[in-house]
Amino acid sequence: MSFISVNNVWKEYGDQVILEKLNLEVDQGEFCTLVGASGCGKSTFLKMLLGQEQPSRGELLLEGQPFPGEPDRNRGIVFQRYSVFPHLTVRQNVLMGLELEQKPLLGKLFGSARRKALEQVDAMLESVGLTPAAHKWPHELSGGMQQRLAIAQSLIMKPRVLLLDEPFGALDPGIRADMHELLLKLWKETGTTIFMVTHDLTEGFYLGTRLLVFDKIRRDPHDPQAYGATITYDLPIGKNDRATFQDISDSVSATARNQAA
Ligand SMILES: Nc1ncnc2c1ncn2[C@@H]1O[C@H](COP(=O)(O)OP(=O)(O)OP(=O)(O)O)[C@@H](O)[C@H]1O
Repeated sequence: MSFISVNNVWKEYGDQVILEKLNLEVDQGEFCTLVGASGCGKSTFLKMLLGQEQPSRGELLLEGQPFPGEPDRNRGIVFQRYSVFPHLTVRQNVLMGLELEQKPLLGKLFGSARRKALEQVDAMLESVGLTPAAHKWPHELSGGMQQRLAIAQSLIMKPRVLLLDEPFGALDPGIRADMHELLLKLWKETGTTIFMVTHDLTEGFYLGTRLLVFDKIRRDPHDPQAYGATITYDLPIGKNDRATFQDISDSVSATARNQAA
């Protein structure tokens, strides 16, 4: 049995078909990158994995059981723009998730429970390289540091599935390269299953274990909303040749041009 099964999943909003006929089997610990033209439904797919959206048809299974219909600690998400709490320090931001989980009403831990939680938080901050910034406020951090914090906030909850929606889209190329290294290190340490959306085809092609391309194969020029995107390529990463890269790049660009027209 696969860790995650996507069985003939469709997503429609009203008359608009966003995604159609998605089929996918993902093993625990895989790192899937998702690429595709803007508006192809990549974020919608992540939202379905998160439990924020439900498929219109088909089923999503986690270890053979339907995915919980609401976000829970099985799944963590990091967005492109910083999703940290501005009124909490770096350390408090990471502690928050543990406090809310253990004391949902009070949102505060005391005594030995707090000490234990803070040990975990400090280890996590060390792991993402934020120990020197532990007592800073989010506005005092660079973009890359804020994304490190967002990743730490998610990982402290030990999610079995980590969803990343263009997490490095707003960062400079040099900082991105550092973040790639960090993410690969954390992925290897935690063994979490990752789905990461990126607009950067090169990033998608070289990071992780598997590349999923979302694209529209069917088009009705009179009714652009009639068909949705599906997974057109599902490739192991690291074994791809230049011609395949070019094919994907051409087809994604053509869809982007069509959608803009
Ligand atoms: N809640 C919603 N109600 C109606 N339509 C929606 C909703 N959420 C998304 N859509 C539509 O679904 C389509 C896919 O959006 P989505 O954000 O998933 O695409 P994407 O591939 O992630 O795009 P991008 O790369 O630009 O982030 C878009 O046309 C969007 O307008």
